[in-house]
Amino acid sequence: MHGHGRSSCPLPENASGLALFLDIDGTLLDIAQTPEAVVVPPDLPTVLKRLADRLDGALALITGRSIGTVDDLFGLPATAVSGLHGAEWRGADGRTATIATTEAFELARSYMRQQTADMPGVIFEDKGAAIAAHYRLAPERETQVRELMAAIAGPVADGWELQEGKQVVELRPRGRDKGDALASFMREAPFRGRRPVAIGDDVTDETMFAAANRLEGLSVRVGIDGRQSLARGRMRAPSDVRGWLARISA
Ligand SMILES: O=P(O)(O)OC[C@H]1O[C@H](O[C@H]2O[C@H](CO)[C@@H](O)[C@H](O)[C@H]2O)[C@H](O)[C@@H](O)[C@@H]1O
Ligand SMILES: [Mg+2]
Repeated sequence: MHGHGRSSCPLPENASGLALFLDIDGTLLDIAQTPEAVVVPPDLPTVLKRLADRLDGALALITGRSIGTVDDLFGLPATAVSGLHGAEWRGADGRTATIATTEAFELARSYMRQQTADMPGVIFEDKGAAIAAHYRLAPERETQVRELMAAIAGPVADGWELQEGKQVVELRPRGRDKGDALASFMREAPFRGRRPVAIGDDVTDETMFAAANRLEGLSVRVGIDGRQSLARGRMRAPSDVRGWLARISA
């Protein structure tokens, strides 16, 4: 990896031959106090679109958000996406795969919605086939949130599992992770034959880093908190990622 002396960016300054796999929260977007408070910089969708065009479509967003929310945020319905940490899928050709919920999951969702309504500061996020309980605004409730989520996970354990994140506990579909999503994209045009670059910030991105490493690609973790990671490079903050994307898209 090299940075051409312009910054500490551990990535090439030319997009040629790359396939990009980009996490959203904490990577493309700065972390905000709530899921709905994130700010998409006005030029970011244009940069992503220009870059996807330059890469013949070999750019995918791989996120814990649902695909519907990704489209609401970025307005790029032709872009490849994997949502819900690898469970949902939209290929570069527009094919989609979604997850059907079960009665047990629906019960768990409404129970958690009710419980969090009485927990000031705890934000309940309904993502369709996944739910999240955020305690960023009420850190004193972390234990309570963890215990509740663990309790509701039991009855739906066949198809869903708990997922740790940044001041959040999620119940998300079991079976496919972000690494599986990256590997699936890489088996298909327009990704096949390119060098994967995975950029993420959180524990859920570790499988994506491992997959990129296995395919002799590049893996970069955003954040300099010293946490162990399989990523082979580091970037300081989402603004650095956005700066790099803007440069290689120009
Ligand atoms: O895989 P990602 O694209 O990084 O998504 C991971 C989760 O991100 C969101 O939660 C996180 O970001 C919020 C906004 O900055 C923040 O308020 C929250 O504390 C973070 O945990 C999103 O709400 C989740 O659904 C995603 O799974
Ligand atoms: Mg993230």
